[in-house]
Amino acid sequence: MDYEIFMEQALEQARKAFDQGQFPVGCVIVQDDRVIASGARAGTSGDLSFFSEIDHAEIRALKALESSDVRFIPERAVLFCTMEPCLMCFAAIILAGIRTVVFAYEDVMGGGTGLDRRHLAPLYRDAQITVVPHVLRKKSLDLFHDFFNKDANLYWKDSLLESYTLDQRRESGNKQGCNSEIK
Ligand SMILES: Nc1ccnc(=O)[nH]1
Repeated sequence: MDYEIFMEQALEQARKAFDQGQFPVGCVIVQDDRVIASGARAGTSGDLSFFSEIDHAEIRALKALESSDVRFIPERAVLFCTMEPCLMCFAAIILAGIRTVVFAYEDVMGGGTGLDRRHLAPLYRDAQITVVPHVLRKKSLDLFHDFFNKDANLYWKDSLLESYTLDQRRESGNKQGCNSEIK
């Protein structure tokens, strides 16, 4: 499977979120080389005093499976997300029975995929799940950089994620100066 083709489609969802002032995360669920559900982050725009921590792109894509015209067969599905899934989403993905997760940009502040699952209940502990990081990472990083650079966007402003993202962009800018192969 060509991971970059499907990650591009997840990035389209992330751009859709970005254009609406939302935290720029997008997700697609692929089965047998075809996108059967997608989701874009919601609940984070403007100066809401309350941001939704339920409306993550991954949860919205999992929800969208309900109205997909393709029958969902989890063992044949791959989930693509432009940011590493958080704990909530990683648990939901495991519960859904999906066995492969591909993401673009690591979530150093709230990522859930590095969790040591050995002490969790059997359903989580025994899940066989493969995580593929950093597919089209730079494209996703650039979107987060642009998000944090806009004064109107308040979600996770002045956070570890913001400072890490601005740092990473500076670093990748430097690297690109001497290595044109970096994406
Ligand atoms: N992985 C994610 C982090 C934050 N928000 C999302 O929708 N997804």
